[in-house]
Amino acid sequence: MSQQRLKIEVARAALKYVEDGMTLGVGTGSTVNAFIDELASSGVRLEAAVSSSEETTQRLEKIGVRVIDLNQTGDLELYIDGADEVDEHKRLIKGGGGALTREKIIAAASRKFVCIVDASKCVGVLGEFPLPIEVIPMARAMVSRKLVGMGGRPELREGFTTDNGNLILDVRNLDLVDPVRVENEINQIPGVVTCGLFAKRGADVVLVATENGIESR
Ligand SMILES: O=C(CO)[C@H](O)[C@H](O)COP(=O)(O)O
Repeated sequence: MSQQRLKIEVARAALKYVEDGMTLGVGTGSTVNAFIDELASSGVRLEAAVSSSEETTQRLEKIGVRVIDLNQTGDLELYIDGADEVDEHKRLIKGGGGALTREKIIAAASRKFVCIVDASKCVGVLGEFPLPIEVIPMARAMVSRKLVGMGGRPELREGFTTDNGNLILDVRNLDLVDPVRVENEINQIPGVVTCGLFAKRGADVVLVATENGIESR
């Protein structure tokens, strides 16, 4: 099965968590785009959505979903998003699409986070995928030095600015055997807006599309 087909299958599986009248948190990326396409043809009528990126907002509005600001609503019942890596404890690396800050905010505001991935995203230990970190521009060099001090190899994502006007450092070579500790440590560096580790607040449910069907973790 093609990777795109797997994304469509897992996107469809996520629909069973979505109910009429919900205000839904919606992430960013190609798997989420497949989810939005499936939502469009599902007949489900959302009350509204809270979106994690400009791209997702445009796609949601195109299918007739009203997108509201998180400040206009209380906690969300459900958040649907993809990930770049998932471990067996449902801890994640996110931010490949650069939307990690809004994604982390919406995850924190949601009672249930359903993460949708294909099997290629599942790993034993996080860290094969370079860890995205959103950084305030004036702190770029200083944060990079601190990350080097932690054993990392940061690289500026060239030509990319986040929806919040910041930069992304993609960091290789960090030891992520204890991702909660590393998430805490990186969050302490002044100038770091968000670290792409979703370890303290990982997913509640991970739906994995495999060649043999959907696995729920
Ligand atoms: O964190 C993300 C965006 O910031 C995405 O969830 C992640 O990059 C996965 O994207 P895709 O579904 O395209 O593989």
